Amino acid sequence: MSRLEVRDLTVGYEGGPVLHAVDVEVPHGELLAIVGPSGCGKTTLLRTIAGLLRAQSGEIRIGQRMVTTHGIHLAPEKRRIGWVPQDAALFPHLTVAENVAFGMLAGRGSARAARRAATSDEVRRLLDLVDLAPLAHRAPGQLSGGQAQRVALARALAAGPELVLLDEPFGALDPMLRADLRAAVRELLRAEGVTGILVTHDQAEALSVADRVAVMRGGEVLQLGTPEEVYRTPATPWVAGFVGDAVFLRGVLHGDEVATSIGRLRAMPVADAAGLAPEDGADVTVLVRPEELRVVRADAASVAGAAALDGIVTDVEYTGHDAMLALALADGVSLRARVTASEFVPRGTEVRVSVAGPVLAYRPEY
Ligand SMILES: Nc1ncnc2c1ncn2[C@@H]1O[C@H](COP(=O)(O)OP(=O)(O)OP(=O)(O)O)[C@@H](O)[C@H]1O
Repeated sequence: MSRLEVRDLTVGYEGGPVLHAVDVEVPHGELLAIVGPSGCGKTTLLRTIAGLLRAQSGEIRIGQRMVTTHGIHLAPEKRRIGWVPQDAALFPHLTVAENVAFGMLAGRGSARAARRAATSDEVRRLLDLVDLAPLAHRAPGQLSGGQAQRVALARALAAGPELVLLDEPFGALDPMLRADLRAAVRELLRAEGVTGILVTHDQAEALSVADRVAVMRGGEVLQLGTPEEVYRTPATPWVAGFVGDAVFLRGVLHGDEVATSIGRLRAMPVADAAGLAPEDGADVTVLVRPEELRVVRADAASVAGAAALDGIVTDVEYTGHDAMLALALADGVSLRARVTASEFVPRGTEVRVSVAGPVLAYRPEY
């Protein structure tokens, strides 16, 4: 079993610590996506797990093996980790099959050994897995970006790793290819029973492909949960805004309701990292997802249930399956609402706006 456990990991460069007491767990066979703003430490975390950087303190365990702990730093080539970089980084003087074979030799190989191993059943099996058997004899320079990334993935899997680290592997690809390749990666890791970590700048990609998502900021993991947990119950308003579109309102908590500029809404208070939930009567920051706003034409039947406000559609971003409406409410509040194609209303329409379902209420300083 190749579960990954990172405990209390602190890592830095000459300028000081970059990761601060990071905890991450990835159960065997799962794919964890790491998201966070540029410079938050995602690559530093991957490089430390791979053994390319030394930790200042903390532990890293892969399966049963402690690979990093006080006084222990297992060499990268002994960690049984596969690495898929952003640019594939294939050896230009080796063919596709030889590149994969080189991976199988786990860093101990030479170009000659790779050439010998290139005709092995295992290399053929891996090329079949990534759908590249017909291109086995091509040079890397004759591959498309997506094909090169598939070779890099096969090469990473070739040594039978316990863990595969993917650092922005789809970054340079166009959106269609990106979607295809991430589905292929997900399938392959599952089929091979390999645990994976994927660093991505694309929040939607993280939510759609991973079993769990870790959201990092400033060298800390703010939340690690299933895509649904991270999106539906974000740990902080910042996490909410980072993983998806969010509308924030000021409010005052009254029992299971919150009084806001768009009326009284059913509310669920969220505790902060110290376990403190907002108290009754306290000012709160209210999170509403744009798809939780209901928008109907003002001249249509009244909105059932919750209180509704009058407003006007000031702009429309149409995406086919849905649309984002910019709304100006009568009392000066601006909101963004996501509606499905069947609820679509054009710019300039007078509407009534209400909120479906309970909203989350956070302590405002959080
Ligand atoms: N070799 C290095 N020496 C000194 N500082 C470094 C080094 N590599 C990275 N850093 C710093 O460490 C911090 C984290 O960098 P890291 O590359 O881990 O971030 P990241 O989240 O992967 O960023 P990005 O999304 O832009 O790739 C940044 O402030 C960066 O400037």
